[in-house]
Amino acid sequence: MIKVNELSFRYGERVILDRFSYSFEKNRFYGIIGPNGTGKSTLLQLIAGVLTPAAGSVSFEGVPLPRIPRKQLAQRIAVLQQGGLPALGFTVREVVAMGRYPYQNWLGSEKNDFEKLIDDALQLTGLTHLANRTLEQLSGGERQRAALAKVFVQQPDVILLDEPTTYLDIGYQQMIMELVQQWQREKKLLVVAVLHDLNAAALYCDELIALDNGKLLAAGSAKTVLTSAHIAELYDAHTVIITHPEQDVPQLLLQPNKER
Ligand SMILES: Nc1ncnc2c1ncn2[C@@H]1O[C@H](COP(=O)(O)OP(=O)(O)OP(=O)(O)O)[C@@H](O)[C@H]1O
Repeated sequence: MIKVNELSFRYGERVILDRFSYSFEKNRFYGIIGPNGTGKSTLLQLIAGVLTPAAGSVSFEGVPLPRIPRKQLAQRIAVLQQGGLPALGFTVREVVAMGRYPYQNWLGSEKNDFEKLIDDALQLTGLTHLANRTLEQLSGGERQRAALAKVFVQQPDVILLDEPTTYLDIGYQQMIMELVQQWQREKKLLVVAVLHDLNAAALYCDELIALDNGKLLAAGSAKTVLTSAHIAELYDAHTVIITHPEQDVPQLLLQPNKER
């Protein structure tokens, strides 16, 4: 569905992504993992067409991104960025309704009534009782859920998520990952999420992609990617990897390093 071919990107002289290639298929949930500053968000922004590559290309259903009109792209691809919500002052309902912008004409109206869609998204993300509160009256986790509700009402075919569980306690982390997975499967979407929580990535993603200094280190199932050797190479972290007792996926435990 989305093909990334020999993609390179630089900030000034600094190479951030180096000839990265990958094929992202419909009806699959991908997790991008890797250490801080390794180019994960940059890759997501290149896939969204927000950044322009120095070399290489991204195509969506066989069409290069620059040839797809912006509005059309916005109807098909939704992005949840870190701190991507509008300035404070808007209510939760108004923010969620902004997910419909790509479908509206210049008067700000659209043919179909989308109020029910907003109600459903608010309910799904547990925000119905907060619908009329403004953003500054919300906690970080509630704001994050509002951002996700906005993505849902956009009804995209592709969802790109940049660290969707930041600010969330484990209950809401689990809720968001399960909501995204459920939504992805029901609508047969392509989801690509940058994730720092490797255990959640192993549990909820169909495929993991490990980025190291802008290059592909490993990709495939969680069992293939989350090995002690890869974790040490990526993060310089000491871990013990066990198998989840019920899910047959790897789970990481930190191993205190007595030599440090
Ligand atoms: N606008 C910018 N100008 C210059 N350098 C930038 C800019 N944005 C990001 N960078 C640098 O590019 C590198 C890759 O950034 P990116 O945000 O893609 O990393 P990341 O893997 O998502 O990191 P993290 O896990 O910390 O969110 C970082 O070293 C960052 O400092």
